[in-house]
Amino acid sequence: MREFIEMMRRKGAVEDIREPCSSVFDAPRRSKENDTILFFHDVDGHRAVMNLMADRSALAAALGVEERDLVPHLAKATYSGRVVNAGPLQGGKPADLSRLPIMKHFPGDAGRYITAGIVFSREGEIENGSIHRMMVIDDTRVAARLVEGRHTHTMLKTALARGERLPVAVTIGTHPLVTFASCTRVPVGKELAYAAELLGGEITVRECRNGILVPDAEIVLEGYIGTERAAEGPFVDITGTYDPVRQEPVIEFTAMYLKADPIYHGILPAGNEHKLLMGAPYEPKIYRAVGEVTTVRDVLLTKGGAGYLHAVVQIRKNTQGDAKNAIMAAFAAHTSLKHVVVVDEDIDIYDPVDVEFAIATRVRGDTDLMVITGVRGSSLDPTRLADGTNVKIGLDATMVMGKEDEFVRAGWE
Ligand SMILES: C=C(C)CCOP(=O)(O)O
Ligand SMILES: [Mn+2]
Repeated sequence: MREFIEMMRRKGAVEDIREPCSSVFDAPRRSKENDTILFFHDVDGHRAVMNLMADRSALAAALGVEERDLVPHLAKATYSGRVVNAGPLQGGKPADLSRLPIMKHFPGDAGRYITAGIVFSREGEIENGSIHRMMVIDDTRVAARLVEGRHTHTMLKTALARGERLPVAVTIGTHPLVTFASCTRVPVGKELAYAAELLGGEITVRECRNGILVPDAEIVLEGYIGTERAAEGPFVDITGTYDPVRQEPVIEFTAMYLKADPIYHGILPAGNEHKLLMGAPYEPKIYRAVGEVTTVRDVLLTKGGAGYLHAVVQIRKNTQGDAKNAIMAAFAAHTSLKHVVVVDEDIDIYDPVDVEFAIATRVRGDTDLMVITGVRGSSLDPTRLADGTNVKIGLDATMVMGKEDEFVRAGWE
């Protein structure tokens, strides 16, 4: 992470905050003000960073591509980077979460939450790395929100069915592309290989005493998930609303590894870094799926849609009706997507006003809407039913083929 911060500092993209800040509301509130990387020199006496990758320009800088080329570039991924095991992780100490400036973000949150923690785990030959919010219970335990059916949850169930605990290692303060890779739905076990590919082809990992492999990080917390459960939440998550209390698995940390003067990474829930990390990984996935049914040009998960629930898909239609297939492909690729709008190439998908122009002048409610009821939606959507189902809507906001002259905007070019 430090090399990325220095690269962005050379670009003038880092703001140093030297005055003391509290980890309770103060630092989180500062990060809401803009998308600049905030390097705090004193959060409860510790160094911390927020907004590490809060907008697409930072992601583009990390990848070394133009911002507009992000999605086609990421869509070419083959998850084939090399993962090199450099041996045991050195310097383990007893776990003590009170030594970290773990933040409390909003008044109604149940407590302090680790929000940039990647949970690495292994069950048999299968390894996984995914970000999970973790509520601090005491100096060695957290309650982790493990969404049912996702990789970590499935691996825990398998381990417990064998009467074993799931060994895990949580990293805080990794290179932002490692965090991005861990937020991406990749083939099982491919998160580190994907991170390696994004980083240029190779990533070095080290082994914790419990056997879990972790990438370079400011902080590593090693431990186990057993049968213990605890009430987790309320917590403000991606929609900016309070996600309710659930019984979630408890991670008991048994060791902690810190870099010298470690830099704690905090992600503001529902902030722009959270939206980018939750949503942008789905854009190449949707791009590839839509590319199977028509000519896809670009995909954006919009900030207005919490970076997660709304997508705008830009296509070049080959036949009338392609947009409906693009809608179905988008919903299949991102199963938490709620509303998707499909537009033509003359619409700037990064400009909400342009997208609204397409909806206003190219959508007929009787033929261009696709309404899907009783479908599994995001557990984070306040409108979901108790059984997790919701209603999804696709809008075909493309021009009628053969009648484009009735829809194109007048201009002088
Ligand atoms: C951040 C969290 C809890 C993931 C939400 O996953 P989803 O319910 O599948 O949309
Ligand atoms: Mn996974």
